[in-house]
Amino acid sequence: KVTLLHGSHRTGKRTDAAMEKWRGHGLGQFIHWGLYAIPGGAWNGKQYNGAAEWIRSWNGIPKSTYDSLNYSFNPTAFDAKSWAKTAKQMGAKYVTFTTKHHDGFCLWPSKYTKYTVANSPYKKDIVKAVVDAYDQEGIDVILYFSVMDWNHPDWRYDIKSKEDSIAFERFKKFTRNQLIELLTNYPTVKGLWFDGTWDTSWVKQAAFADELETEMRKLRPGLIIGSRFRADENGKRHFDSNGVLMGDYEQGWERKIPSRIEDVHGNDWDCVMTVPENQWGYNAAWNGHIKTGLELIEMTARCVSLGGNFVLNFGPKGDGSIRQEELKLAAEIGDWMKINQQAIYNCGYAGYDKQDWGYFSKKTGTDKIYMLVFNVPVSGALRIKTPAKTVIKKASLLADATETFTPEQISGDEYFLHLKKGTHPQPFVIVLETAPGQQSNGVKYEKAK
Ligand SMILES: Cc1ccc([C@@H]2N[C@@H](C)[C@@H](O)[C@H]2O)cc1
Repeated sequence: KVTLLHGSHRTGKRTDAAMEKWRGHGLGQFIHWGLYAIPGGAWNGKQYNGAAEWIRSWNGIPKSTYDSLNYSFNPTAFDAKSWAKTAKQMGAKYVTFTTKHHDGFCLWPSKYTKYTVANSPYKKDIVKAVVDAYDQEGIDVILYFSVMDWNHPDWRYDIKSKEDSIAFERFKKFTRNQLIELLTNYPTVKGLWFDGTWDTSWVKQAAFADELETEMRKLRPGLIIGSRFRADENGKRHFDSNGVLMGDYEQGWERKIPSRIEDVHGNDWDCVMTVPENQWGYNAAWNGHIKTGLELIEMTARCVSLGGNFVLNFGPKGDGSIRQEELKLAAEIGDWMKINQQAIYNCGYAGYDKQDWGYFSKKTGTDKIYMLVFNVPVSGALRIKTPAKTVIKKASLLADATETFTPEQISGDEYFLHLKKGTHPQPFVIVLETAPGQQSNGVKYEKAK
C-alpha cells in the first residue's frame, strides 16, 4: 500500500440513506441536450457518424460557427414537464441531465460565463425547469457536468508553460465557482455526474479536485459523486494507487455492462447506455444497430442482478422535443416495468449462480428472490442453484401470485422449476420466497400452499 493524500477517502460502500436510495433506483434516464442538438450530427448536408455531441471537434463545421449556435438556440417545443412524464412512465427513478457538455454551453444562466442559455433567444433557465419538473414527478435529479470546456479560453489539455499555468488557475476557480453555483441554485439535486476529466491538465489537479470534492460534500451532505471526478496524486483515475474506488460508485461502465459479479469489485456502479451504438446528443440519422425495448429491458435486469443501476440515454432534438423512437422505447420499457418493477427497485445481487434462462435479483434486506426470465429453455425446466443452506418455501409468478410452481429438487441445492408449455412473448418474473435452512435430499415438495 502507498500513502496517499488525495486517493480514496473511504473503503467499501457508503451506507447512508441517500446512497441506499440511489442504490435502489435500478433504472434511470440520461438526457444529453445542448447546442449539438441543433446540427443533429449533420452540417451543410454532410452527415457525420461520430457521436453527435462531439460534432464541434470535427472539421466539417467551423468551430466559430458552432460556437455561435447559442444565438440560434430557441427550443420552442421544450417542455420539461413532458420529459418528466415520459421518464415517470418508463419507470425511471432518477435522471442525469447535462448542465454543460464539452462545448462549454451552459443550460443554466451561470454568472461566470456569457456562454449560457441567458445569451440565447430562449433566455430561460433550462436546468431549473428540468429540476423542478422531475422533482414534481418524484424522480431524483443528478447533474452531469463536463470539466473539459472547449469554449473557455483558459481551458488547457495540458499545462506546458507559465502562461498555461496562470490560465489554468483561472479555469480551476471558474470550475469551482460553477459547481458551487449549481449546488446553490438547485439545492434538491442528489448528485453530480462528472465527465471530461481525462486531460492531463485536470489529472494533475489531485489536491485541488480533492479539496473541491470535500467542499461540495460539505455544502450538500449526502451528495453522490462518482469515480470519474478526480485523480489521485499519481494520476490514477477511478481506482486510486491502492486500487480503492474513488468517489461513491464506479462510473466506468459507459456503453458496457459487467458480465459477472467479480467485475464490480464489491462497489456500487451505474451503466450509462445509448440507444444507437454511440450517440448521446441528438443525431437525426440513427445508423447501425438501434437497441430494441426487449434488449434494453434485459440490460436493466442484468445491471440490477449485478448490483448496479441502468441509465438509458435520451437525446432531445434542437427544438426540445423527444424523438418518436425514444418515446416508443420509454413506453415499452414502462409497460414491462409496471408489471415487473418489484424485481428491479431496491433489488441487488442475489448470490445465486447465473443461469442461462436469465437473471436473479434479491430484494434488499429480505429473503425474497426474483427470477427474471428472458430465455425459456426448450425443456421448460428452469434450473436454480441456491447458495448453501437456503430453502425455497414458495415459487410463484410475480404477475399472478396464484400461478405457483412446485420446485423439483434435483440435488442438495439444485432445483428445477417446470414451466407450463406455452409462449412467453414478454420476459417474466418468478418470485422465490426463501428461508435459511437445510433441505433433505431428493424429496419432492408438497404443492406450495
Ligand atoms: C472518448 C469519449 C469522451 C467523452 C464521452 C462522453 N461521455 C458520455 C457520457 C457522453 O457525454 C460522451 O460525449 C464519450 C467518449
